[in-house]
Amino acid sequence: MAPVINVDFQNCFIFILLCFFSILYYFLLFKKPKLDCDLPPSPPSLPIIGHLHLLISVLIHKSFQKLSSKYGPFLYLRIFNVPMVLVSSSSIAFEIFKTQDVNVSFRGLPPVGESLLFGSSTFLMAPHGDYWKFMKKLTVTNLLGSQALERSRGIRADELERFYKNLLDKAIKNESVEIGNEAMYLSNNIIFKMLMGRSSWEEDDEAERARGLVIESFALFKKLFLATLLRRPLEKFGISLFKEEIMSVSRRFDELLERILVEHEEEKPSEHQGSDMMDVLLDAFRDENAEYKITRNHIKSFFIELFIAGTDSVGQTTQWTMAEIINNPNILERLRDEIDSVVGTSRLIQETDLPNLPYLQAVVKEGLRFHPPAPVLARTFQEGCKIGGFYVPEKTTLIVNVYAVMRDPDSWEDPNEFKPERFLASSISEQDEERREQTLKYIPFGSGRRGCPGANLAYIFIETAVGMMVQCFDWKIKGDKVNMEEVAGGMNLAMAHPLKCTPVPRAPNPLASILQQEMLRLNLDV
Ligand code: HEM
Repeated sequence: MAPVINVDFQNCFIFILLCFFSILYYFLLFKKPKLDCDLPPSPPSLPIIGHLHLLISVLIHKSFQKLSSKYGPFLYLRIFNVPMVLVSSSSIAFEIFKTQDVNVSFRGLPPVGESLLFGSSTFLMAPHGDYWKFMKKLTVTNLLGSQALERSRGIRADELERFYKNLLDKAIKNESVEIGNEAMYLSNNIIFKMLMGRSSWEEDDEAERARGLVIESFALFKKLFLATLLRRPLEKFGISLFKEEIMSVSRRFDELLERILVEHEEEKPSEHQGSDMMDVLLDAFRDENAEYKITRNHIKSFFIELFIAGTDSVGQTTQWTMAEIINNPNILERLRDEIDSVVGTSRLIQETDLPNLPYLQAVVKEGLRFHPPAPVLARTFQEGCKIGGFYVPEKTTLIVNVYAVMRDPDSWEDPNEFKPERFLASSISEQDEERREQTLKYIPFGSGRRGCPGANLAYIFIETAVGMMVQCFDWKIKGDKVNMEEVAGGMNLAMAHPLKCTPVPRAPNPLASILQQEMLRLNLDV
């Protein structure tokens, strides 16, 4: 009978293996960096494991923040033989992204090359080369650029209304909702429709299955991070960490997406309502003269990463922002006044209202500053260079502590307070403008050419979802305040106690006619 190895034992076994191979590696292969090259300052380290012991914490951004407040905003660290620099100040982040943008436009080797998930066919892990440039152009033109977003506006309006009706249903039945899950469901459905241009998923549950796989991928993320970090030292010994688990999710994604691809290829032109992202990519796949010859795996990997990049991040930000709003009734009141005066009370908020709702924009921006879903960014220096007067050797991993940069007291007034007003034009002084020129202080979407291409879409998702929830409902919670404790979720910074609350239709309800129809549908008294 095959031996049963439980998870703890497995982790312990991996740890012992790691230590063993690191010792070997250290003695046989590891070359110390030259001591005369003025590396950035480094906290005391231990033999072999380097600074690993300083970073063992559930909340990695907090461990990094503790290190930087003790030893400085620019540090040289080593985990086993993997060298890293840790950046925690906006001025150093500015210098790196201004002078070394191309040099740091590579995220590092993928943990398992052949996986569709974070493998070598992904856009996210692709080096800054021909494939990445080709896909970036297609993405901006057909999916995420401002003109493409205008074309897909109808999809988002329909889904926002569906989201509203779902909340209304819960409100009428006096049931509570988990805001993060509901917002993630909304963004997942929208992204699915924007990519596949189809609504038939409602019948055969494909979006739901994609969502299930995305959730499994989040659970894998911590392992993926470790596997990426340790790929270099371990591959010399033929070890690929967590390969089976990663490949299992990859295979199930492959099955689902191959089926959708084939269906899409077989659809008659009359069944298409204009071309969607899948058509665009299939055309590029068939085009013998395309600037870059993409493969089917490129298409599948790209879809997977858009599901992953665009759903949980939006869900988490929406729930953090709603939690701040519920905890600050004065913010709720000001937001509602703004929405009522711009949108009125006879229709639902729409995307086209957003430019006229500066306070809503400021609240969402502050939500992203205060609770960045991706609190830490990782890239790789491909060449050695000088930063802040120090030398950074080639192949050094760059870690930017986004969380610390956006709470850097040198750049932000009252950095540990939730103050949306700081983003209103009227409160930005000339001095702030000048300071902004020399720093890179607001980076929830990263920076430079590898910065997030979905930022505009993300703002639309979160602003319309938060706007609608404030416009149409009051929110009942258990207790007086929402508990704002953090936990490292699968991939993003999550709430330790996910926000669960009950929507109560606002009186007078801005959309009384929809409320009446819903009550009739549910056979309740109007
Ligand atoms: C609140 C929502 C979001 C946040 C906070 C966020 C944040 C980020 C961050 C920090 C990065 C890495 C940037 C860097 O290395 O400088 C990134 C990359 C990326 N994001 Fe987002 N993102 C969000 C939503 C989205 C959405 C909605 C999409 C698309 C549907 C998307 C697609 C991507 C892609 C494709 C990349 C990889 C870009 C590249 O490697 O060139 N993201 N995102």
